[in-house]
Amino acid sequence: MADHALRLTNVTKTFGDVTAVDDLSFAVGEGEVFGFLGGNGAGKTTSLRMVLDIIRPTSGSISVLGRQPGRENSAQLGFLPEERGLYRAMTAIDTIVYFGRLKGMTAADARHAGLALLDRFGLAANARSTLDKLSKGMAQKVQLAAAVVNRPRLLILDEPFSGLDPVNQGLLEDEIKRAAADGATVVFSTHVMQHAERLCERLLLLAKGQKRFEGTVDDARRLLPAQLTVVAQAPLTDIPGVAAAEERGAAGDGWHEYRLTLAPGVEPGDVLDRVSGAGRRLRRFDERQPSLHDVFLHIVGAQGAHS
Ligand SMILES: Nc1ncnc2c1ncn2[C@@H]1O[C@H](COP(=O)(O)OP(=O)(O)OP(=O)(O)O)[C@@H](O)[C@H]1O
Repeated sequence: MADHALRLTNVTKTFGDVTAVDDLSFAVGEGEVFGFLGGNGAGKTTSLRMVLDIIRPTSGSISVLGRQPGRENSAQLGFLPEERGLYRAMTAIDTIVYFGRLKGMTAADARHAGLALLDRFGLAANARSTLDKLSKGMAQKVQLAAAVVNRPRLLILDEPFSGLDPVNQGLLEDEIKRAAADGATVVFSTHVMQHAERLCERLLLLAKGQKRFEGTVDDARRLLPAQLTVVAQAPLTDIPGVAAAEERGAAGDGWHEYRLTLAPGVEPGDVLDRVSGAGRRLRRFDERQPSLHDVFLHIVGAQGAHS
């Protein structure tokens, strides 16, 4: 058994003079939910296409479930492509059965599993509708069902949240958690940090084809200093771990509100302990953890987030 579900080693992909993926290395452990994050044009789709053997790397190597990318992996893979191209004259259930058969399932098994999925996705009544009669979001759920019908060991989802309303985004999150609970490895790309924040064990941040960060959500947060809002009688900059204090206004009776910026890596709870250890009183203590969005902007800049 492979120690990793997926491993890229020094992978580069160029298209003419465009370097879409630039010396990228990372590994995804078996059973992990892994977020592949980056703005438009960062190289996410190109990387995932190489994993699926739709295109080949210019240099470097890829291991998928312990093997090279290729058809041999197909029975154990599930893939939701970014472009939601399906045969529009086919019915929802026939589409799912078609993909199930491609992955080596019997028609009966694929139909049984497909109907259960459509039911779970709120599409039981649409099983025999042709896809051109379904809304975009409904068709996307059919495509998701096609990607998971074979209960893949490695599920790869390219921008799966785009085009779904909030209810269906929640349904997709549940489906990702369900696949993970079932033992699958899930890799999904997104430029929406909130999904990654809620779902990923680890994530990778890509900008201009290059890896800029790989680690847990907490590791990512620790790249930025935490901030606290406190109501105190003095600015607390003498407390170890407090890097800066900005007064935000008077709170009466000699108390003031301060916004404290902690030194990188310092935990708010430790500062609170030190404050009380020093015998200083606080009337209010609110922490503001940096979001993944803040981290993303810090690492790649606003331009990297949108270009
Ligand atoms: N077939 C191709 N021919 C030429 N250039 C390509 C091709 N595919 C991708 N590129 C270029 O490679 C870069 C990375 O594109 P890619 O689609 O991988 O980014 P992405 O991170 O998936 O972005 P998005 O979120 O916009 O889909 C872009 O500059 C893109 O123009």
